[in-house]
Amino acid sequence: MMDKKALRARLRGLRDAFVAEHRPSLAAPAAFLRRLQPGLVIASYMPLGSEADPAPLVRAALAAGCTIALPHVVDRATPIRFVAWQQGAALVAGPFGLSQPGAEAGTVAPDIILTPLLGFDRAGNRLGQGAGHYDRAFVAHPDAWRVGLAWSVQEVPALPADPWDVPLHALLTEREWIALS
Ligand SMILES: Nc1nc2c(c(=O)[nH]1)N(C=O)[C@@H](CNc1ccc(C(=O)N[C@@H](CCC(=O)O)C(=O)O)cc1)CN2
Ligand SMILES: Nc1ncnc2c1ncn2[C@@H]1O[C@H](COP(=O)(O)OP(=O)(O)OP(=O)(O)O)[C@@H](O)[C@H]1O
Repeated sequence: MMDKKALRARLRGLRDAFVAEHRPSLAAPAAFLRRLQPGLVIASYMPLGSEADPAPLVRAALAAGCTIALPHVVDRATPIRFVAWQQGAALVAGPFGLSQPGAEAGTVAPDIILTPLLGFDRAGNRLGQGAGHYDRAFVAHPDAWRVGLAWSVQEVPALPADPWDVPLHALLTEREWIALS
């Protein structure tokens, strides 16, 4: 099995090539729409590079009366926190090329966490950027519904699960909705 660093590099390459060739997009599936209720907090993210864009799910959540939150990132070592975001509100430049709400934004607890990822397997294991930001966020919000968003080419047969890994409840790609547990 490839080590995580080599696997990340390979998956970034596959993701870039797939998006350049196919221009895929996600659509909000019925299983996601059924979960939405007015007042729920949905943590989304601003996509980096060729990451899957959660915008169609954000639009559905706003239409259902949900609140959108975005991660606020300080650095690799500091846990991320989720902050409320009004659609169209100003974003500032953060680390890693991210756009994010300013540090003054208030912290909220998400009910659903839309999670970017580099790789996934069908057991709901996830490979992220390696800073442990989402691993730690999942521990901080154990009751949140953890939904991974990715392109189908990011699937790998099996990811090694580390002791701290918290599996996803569901995965969405441009091809399918994968419900776990
Ligand atoms: N869009 C998005 N937002 C996110 C994440 C993410 O993966 N994607 N995060 C996930 O935890 C958190 C930010 N943490 C991050 C930690 C490390 C790197 C990082 O090492 N980036 C690489 C290049 C990434 C790429 O091209 O895919 C780098 O800077 O070299 C990025 C984000 C919260 N927000
Ligand atoms: N609950 C936690 N508390 C503190 N550190 C954690 C926790 N979970 C993970 N970590 C640390 O974060 C790092 C995560 O590395 P790993 O390669 O598993 O990240 P990943 O799979 O890319 O996921 P992520 O998207 O969360 O970064 C490890 O160094 C690990 O020790």
